[in-house]
Formats: sequence, structure tokens, C-alpha cells
Amino acid sequence: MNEKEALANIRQKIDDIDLKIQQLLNDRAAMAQEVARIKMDSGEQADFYRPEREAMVLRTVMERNQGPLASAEVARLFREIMSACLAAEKPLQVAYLGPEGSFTQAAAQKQFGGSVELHPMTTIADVFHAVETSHACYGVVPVENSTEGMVSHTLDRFISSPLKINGEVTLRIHHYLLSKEKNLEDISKVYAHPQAIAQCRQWLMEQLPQAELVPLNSNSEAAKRVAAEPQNSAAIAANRAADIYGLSILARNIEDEVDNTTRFLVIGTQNVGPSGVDKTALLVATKNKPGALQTLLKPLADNSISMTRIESRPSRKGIWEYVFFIDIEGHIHEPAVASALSLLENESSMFRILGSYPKAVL
Ligand SMILES: C=C(O[C@@H]1C=C(C(=O)O)C=C[C@H]1O)C(=O)O
Repeated sequence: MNEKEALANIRQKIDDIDLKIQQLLNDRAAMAQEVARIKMDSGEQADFYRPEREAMVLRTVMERNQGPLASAEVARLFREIMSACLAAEKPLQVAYLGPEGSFTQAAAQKQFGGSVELHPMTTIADVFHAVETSHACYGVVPVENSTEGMVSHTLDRFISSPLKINGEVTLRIHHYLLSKEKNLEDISKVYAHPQAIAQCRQWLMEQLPQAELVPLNSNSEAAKRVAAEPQNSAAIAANRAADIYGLSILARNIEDEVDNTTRFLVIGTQNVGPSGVDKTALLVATKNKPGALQTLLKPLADNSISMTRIESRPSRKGIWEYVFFIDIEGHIHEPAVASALSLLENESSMFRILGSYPKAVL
């Protein structure tokens, strides 16, 4: 067989496989529609999107993968397949902290895939509001960064919001310096979100010591501003903002930490079931007595439950009153978690479970 015949032969096999894949994808979508029919029959508030089930599917896909495709690649493809199947059940509306091109948009896409309708919001409070008023089924907001710590707006909003945490997304963040200028020497002003400025502080000090640093609401807004100005300004933003706003890349990966990761939360109204590898977020206030926090946390240690994070924020009810945001491993349906939390509740003056949700898979 010559080369031409060999290629034609393999391409015929690929065509045959594609035909089977396409048939199977449509069989899968038909099954998802069948699931939707059962969900609709079951009651008024049907949860079409099931983050715990999706997490289980993705983990199984990665565990059984034999290659030659990399596990992360196969998982990404299944992420999209589930997104399309879910859209065949019911198209989802998801609000995120915009504008278009923001890292939160990338996080929303990573979590929900390409077949949902994404709606950019101006502020974190607007994302909460869109979900609270049912204009969106879910929202995506940033909550913490590995270099800069928590995003206080998001935590504070939970104090007054009835919304729950339905999922988490982690995203490796790379920052780029975007401009109309071609040389660093011509930059006298840098626009960016305060977190981005903080994440690139060292680099800015070394490379642009003279530049004025101007904080704005978002990095996309910074890129937009630079596009509108005649000269001498630059923005810290994601590389895709260069295409969106027609800017060129002056410097890449300017973040100080190599492992710069941002964690985002999916907010919604759902009670998410266990996926097998879950986290639970709590909002608690201690009774006002010595050693209260220690007593509060003891049941966690006694039940071997690991606490992955604790943050305190002013409660806004009294000057010296604080609330604690506590993240633990496990799901409220696990007996050890349930019993630890009931002891913890007895020791607290305020106690709310913000949600149990699957640990990020991708
Ligand atoms: C099909 C279902 O609905 C949705 C679609 C899923 C899928 O395509 O596998 C998984 C979970 C849900 O988000 C289901 O609940 O099983």
C-alpha cells in the first residue's frame, strides 16, 4: 500500500469512528432529556444542573483513562459533552463578575462548559442579586487568591444573602502587560484591579518603578481604558483581553508567584448532594467569652475533620463582633461531619451552613 492509500484507509476508519461518536453523543443527549423529563415530573423546583453528578462523571473519566489522550484533555471533552447534554435538558443562565474577558468568565466556562448562557455583571453584589432575584440560575464570583488572600466583597455578601455555595472552580492566573506602546520605557501609567496590582507588585517595582499605578474595578476595564487612551498607558490583564481590546502584549506572566491561583465559587439556591470528595462552608459567630473560638473548633479536631480555611470578618452588627468563614473537608451528609457540626452549632451564637459542594475536579 502506498502512502496515499494508507492515509485514505485510516481516514475512512476515522470517519467510521466519528459516525459512532456522533450517534453515541446523540444517544447520550436523549438520555439527558429523559432525565429532565423525570426531574420535571418529580416536583416544582427541579435541579437540572447537578454539580455532584458532573464531578463524579469527570473523576471517573480521569481515573479510567488509558491514553493516548491525556486525562485532563479527555475530562475537558467530557466537560463539553455534559454542557451540551445539560443544554438539551434546559439552557442555564449563569451570571458572572464581568466584563467580558474577565478571569471570572474563564472560571464560569471552566465549570459550566460552552453551552450555557453567560451574563456579565458589573459588581460581585450584582452577581448575588441576579441569582437572588432568579434572573440567573447560578452565579460565579472570585473568593480567594493564593497570593492576595480572600476577596472580602464576596464573603461579606454571604452575611446578608440567603444563597448557598453550589461549587468551586480553581484557575491558574497569568497576568500580561497590555498596551498600544511597544516599549516599557514609554509606560507612565498602569491600570489594573487592585488584586492584580498586588500580585505583580515585585515585577512592577523592578520594571516600571516610575509608573503610576491606577486601581480600577476590573482588569478588563483597565484594558478597555488603555484602548481608549492615545498613549503611555498599559493594563494588567489576561492575554485574551489583548484580542478583545486590540492591544499588544508588552510582557507575559508578570505575576510574582509561579503558582498564582484564584478560587471562585458557584453560588445558587440548591442543596447539592455528596459526590464522594466534598467541602463544606460555614458561617459562624462565637459566643462572647474567653477561649470561645477554641471551644468552637474542638469538635472538628475530635472528629478528624480538616479545616482548610478560616477567615474572620466584622459582622456589621456591633463594633467588635466578628463572624468566621470556615471551610472544612467533607459533606454534611457524612455522619462525622454532621455530628461535629451539631456540637459546633451548640457552641456558636450564629451558625449557618453555606453549602456542601464537590471539590474542584479540573
Ligand atoms: C443528566 C443529568 O443532568 C445534567 C447533565 C449531566 C450529564 O450530562 O451527565 C449530569 C448532571 C446534570 O448536570 C443528570 O442529572 O444525571
